[in-house]
Amino acid sequence: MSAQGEQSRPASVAVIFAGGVGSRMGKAAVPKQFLEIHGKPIIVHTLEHFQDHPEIDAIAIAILPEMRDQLERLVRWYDLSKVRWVVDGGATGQESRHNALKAVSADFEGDTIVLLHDGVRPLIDAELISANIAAAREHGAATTCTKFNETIASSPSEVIVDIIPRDTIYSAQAPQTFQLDEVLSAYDRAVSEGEHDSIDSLSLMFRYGHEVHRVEGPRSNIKITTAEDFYICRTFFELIENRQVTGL
Ligand SMILES: C[C@](O)(CO)[C@H](O)COP(=O)(O)O
Repeated sequence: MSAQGEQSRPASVAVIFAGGVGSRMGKAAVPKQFLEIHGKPIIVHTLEHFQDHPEIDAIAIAILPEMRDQLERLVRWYDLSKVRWVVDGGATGQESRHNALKAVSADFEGDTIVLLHDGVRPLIDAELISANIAAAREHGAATTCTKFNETIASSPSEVIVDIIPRDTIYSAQAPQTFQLDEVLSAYDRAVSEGEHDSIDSLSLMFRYGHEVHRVEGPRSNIKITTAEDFYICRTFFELIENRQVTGL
């Protein structure tokens, strides 16, 4: 399929990585992306935000091979019709994202905008997706960032060696949004240089000299990494449902 098809704008594709086993979560019956919050698996909450966004044309998911059947059942059950590729995750996050990008590039053109997002960040919203697409269209490369509200200390060993001015420091989150040909070539290059376990797409794009623009996102766009994150996220869902908080 052509990136443009009948549209005048480049396509936008979400790449959702859900290939991890969730080892930092502690004991859970299923990988964390399949745990339920508010009656639905976390991965479904995440996917629905992209499914419902008018500017997203297709979705690719990298998944643990042993969870593929279950994911495909969920995709059918929740009618996630934009899901076009379900690819096997690799041994690392880098390999999982690379596999998904290769699948997208077989069907979409190089100027396609890809939004790389963690399956376990279910509190993403439409505004943040739109802001990422707009920033990537304007600048070529963008990443969601959020500010710190606490003192940031550098402490490579037991003692604190520096206090970093927090006004200049951001936590890089997701989506991380790039042009398909540029981000795929960063992943290809990393492999050719022997790198297989880079932390994320931003790190690779930065390393290879791309100017990445910041999209400021809400602190609520948390990644469910630990059991504590799961409970915090569940509380956010309850507050949103009960309309006790707005503007998250
Ligand atoms: C991509 C990411 O969410 C940016 O903050 C983060 O790097 C993912 O880390 P993980 O170790 O794969 O959970």
